[in-house]
Amino acid sequence: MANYRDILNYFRPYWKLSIFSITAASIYETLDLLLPYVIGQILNVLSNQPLDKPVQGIIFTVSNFTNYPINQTFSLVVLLGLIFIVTVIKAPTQPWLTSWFDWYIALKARREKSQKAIEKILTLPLEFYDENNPGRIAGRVSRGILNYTWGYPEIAGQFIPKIMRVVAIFLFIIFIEWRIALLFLISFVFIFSVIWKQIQYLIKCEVLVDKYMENTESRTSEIVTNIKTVKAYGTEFREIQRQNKRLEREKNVVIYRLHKAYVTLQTFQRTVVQFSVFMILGFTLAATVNGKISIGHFVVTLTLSSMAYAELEPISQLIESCSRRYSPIVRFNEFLETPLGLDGEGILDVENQIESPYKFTGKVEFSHVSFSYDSNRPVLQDINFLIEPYQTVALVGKSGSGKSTLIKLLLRYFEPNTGKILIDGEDICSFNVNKYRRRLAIVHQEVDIFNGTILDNLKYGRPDATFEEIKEACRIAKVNEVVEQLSQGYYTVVGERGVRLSGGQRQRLGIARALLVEPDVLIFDEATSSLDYESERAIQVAMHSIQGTRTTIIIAHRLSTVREADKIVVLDQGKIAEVGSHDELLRHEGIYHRLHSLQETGELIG
Ligand SMILES: Nc1ncnc2c1ncn2[C@@H]1O[C@H](COP(=O)(O)OP(=O)(O)OP(=O)(O)O)[C@@H](O)[C@H]1O
Repeated sequence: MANYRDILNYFRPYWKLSIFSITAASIYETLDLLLPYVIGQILNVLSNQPLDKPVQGIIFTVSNFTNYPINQTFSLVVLLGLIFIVTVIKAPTQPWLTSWFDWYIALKARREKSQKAIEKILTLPLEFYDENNPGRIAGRVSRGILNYTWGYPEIAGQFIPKIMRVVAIFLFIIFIEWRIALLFLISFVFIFSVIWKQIQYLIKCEVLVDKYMENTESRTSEIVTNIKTVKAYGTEFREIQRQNKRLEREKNVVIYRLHKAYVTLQTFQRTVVQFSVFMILGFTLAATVNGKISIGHFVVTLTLSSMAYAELEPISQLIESCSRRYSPIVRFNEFLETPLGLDGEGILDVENQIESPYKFTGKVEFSHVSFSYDSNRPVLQDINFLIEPYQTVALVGKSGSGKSTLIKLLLRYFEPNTGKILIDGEDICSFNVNKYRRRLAIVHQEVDIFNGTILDNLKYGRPDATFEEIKEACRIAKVNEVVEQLSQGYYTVVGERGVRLSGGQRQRLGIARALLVEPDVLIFDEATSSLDYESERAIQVAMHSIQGTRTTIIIAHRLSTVREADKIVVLDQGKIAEVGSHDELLRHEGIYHRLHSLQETGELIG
């Protein structure tokens, strides 16, 4: 669980600059106090009351320096000069020495945090994305970064300097009359202790609200992703009701717990502040009447203490704001601390990005491989089979028999519990995962299309591919004609803001994209029943032309695709039930034969 220390770490790379800007801001805040003080001294000059020793010292020094005799006018001119220094000269320098640095640090840190978030998104294991939907992740990241960015100027540029100002006021008042300072101190300690207690409660509420908000966002994102299903089932109204319930729950916590607590806090604060100011007025007046302090000090004490109490509200608002920011920041830090998967380490190392030195013949062997996602239920048990280089092997079996899991192991998304997977005789775990994966290519059932031109999408795995190579890959994948018929050909924009492609077209584009990286092992997760006959046929022809050029593994849902495979591996409940060619397995009259008969009569196996 992330905590305050993780948040403080945010300042670490910039601690020197931070200390500089915080000190500068604190000095400027304190300089403001000189104005009422000097005005108090002016009143003393005008009412012929003695000036404070430090002020007398300044006037004396200036008099010596300029050779002017000290009189009322001279004293007033020196005091006016002091006011000029603390007001007019301070004004143009303050923003550069304070807020410029605050934002400089905040914006630099935002960039760094954003980069960390992107790195995390790219290196987290696939299973993380099975458990967390995009809306939840995006919401957590964006709120975390936003609160980090805005939090710094609030703390460094406002909160700490304001606290320093209050401390300086307290010291000023001690200098004038310690008993008034004591009263001032007691009231502040009392007010702050109540604020602190209330803030603890507010933080708890904020954490709850943040969690509720994340749940709502997550469902909204799911609705957007699954909108076709929502519409097809006509569940729009139910979804609205469900989201309304969530929003209502959120609102109730926000209004009746959070907002109420904030308003209660304000009510308390204002009442106690007014009472304290009144008490200070009474004490100061009594001290003046008794001749303990001058009229100038009476005005200064009253003005300074009003200034201090006036800071209370912004300070507590800043505490409130920081408490609001705390939860999203903590949740963002937790996201950044999510452990990487087995494959996460070194994914972003620069040396792994150079052209992969691996080159396999494509001999793949599964040797006594067993695997389970959780310890209770074995998903694959003692899998043994060999794929010779350039062979085409089909994985067949009922849904849930473990075909995709086998491929996930080959791609090293997970590691076998026991046994090994070998490529060209070497355990795949001995390779650098990044470079290893780049020798394999997979065409999923749902081919991801990025927003951009068809050309961009084709070149995704190999940006330096020549146009000729791209056209050739498209020709083999039987997608060249489709592309050429589009008005802008290869430069047609597809994806979110472009032309929509059919499932079959996307799959063929996916095959061309995979071919372009010239993989040693090509994996093809065949689409189930979503393709029309023509697309299916085109894909089969494409597959046929690839056959024999590289090791190819097909997760087959339609047995028509696997007829020509060199080897068919039939999985049943995580075990290999049969291995052989199409004809051999038909003769065997086992599971494959039964699945084949079912498909002949129009039923699917997937
Ligand atoms: N990420 C996961 N966590 C836990 N269990 C999983 C996970 N992925 C799959 N399984 C389980 O493992 C078993 C095998 O699933 P797998 O996806 O490998 O089967 P499949 O043969 O590819 O099925 P299909 O043809 O429907 O895609 C199933 O029982 C499934 O519920």
